[in-house]
Amino acid sequence: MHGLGNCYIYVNMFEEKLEESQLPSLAVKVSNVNTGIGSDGMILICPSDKAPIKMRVFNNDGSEAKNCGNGLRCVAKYVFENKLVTDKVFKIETLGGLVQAEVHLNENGEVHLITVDMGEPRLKRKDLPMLGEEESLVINEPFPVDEQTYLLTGVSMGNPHAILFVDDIEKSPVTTLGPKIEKHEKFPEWVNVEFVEVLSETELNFRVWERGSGVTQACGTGACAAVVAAILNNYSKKGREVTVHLLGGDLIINWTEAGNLLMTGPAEYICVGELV
Ligand SMILES: N[C@H](CCC[C@H](N)C(=O)O)C(=O)O
Repeated sequence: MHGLGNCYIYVNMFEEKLEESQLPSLAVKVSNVNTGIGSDGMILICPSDKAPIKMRVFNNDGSEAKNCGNGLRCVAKYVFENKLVTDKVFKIETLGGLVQAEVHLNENGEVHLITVDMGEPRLKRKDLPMLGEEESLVINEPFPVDEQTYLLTGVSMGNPHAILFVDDIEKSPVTTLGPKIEKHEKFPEWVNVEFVEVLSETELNFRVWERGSGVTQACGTGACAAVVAAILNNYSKKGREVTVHLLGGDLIINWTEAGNLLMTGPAEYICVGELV
């Protein structure tokens, strides 16, 4: 399945049995476009004792992440249409905490849009984590890389994001600067790197270099983090729907006055198959 082109191989763990120790290597194997299936990673749809469903996310380098926005929308579509849940609104457990999904049906009763309440962003340096004063926020902080200094805002959605604002998204150094910040020593668990061009208070252009996967077509948690960073830097305000233009399409993100983030967007099947 994919969410705006951010594709994963989804495994229904209500039906499959996988060896825990094999999960990272299996994620690398299935993600390989030449010797596997080809994807940005692997997502497991698991039983949970905290919610009807638990989602686990593995990047294509085999690293496990605590959250995945595009993955949550695909999981929500899959579990509703495969009757693993019966309500249109249900909770999903992630390693980054509980979220709540609401599926929206088209005239054929298929899930065509999903809204996920992603909960509150975590803004302290220790939440990323990023080296430095643990309780402090990371807002437009000077960040030297090689001979240049960039301004960086840090936001955690359960997984870490470093956001840089640019004047022209088409010229953002995604593949050159992205990997240098992803594995920078200031981020002990590495970091997702987002480049954002502010078009207006309600519209952002967005590109991403994902931790553990590189350039992807879209990043749902990254889009949420980008809207939070825009508001923290006074480019926008809470309580309004912001359209984030990602390579693969648009997400509607609202950092509400109540403090939680609502993310709305599509999810699509690509194929169904079995691993040999
Ligand atoms: N690469 C991310 C996980 C996938 C997140 C992204 N694909 C999304 O839709 O949020 C990380 O290591 O934190």
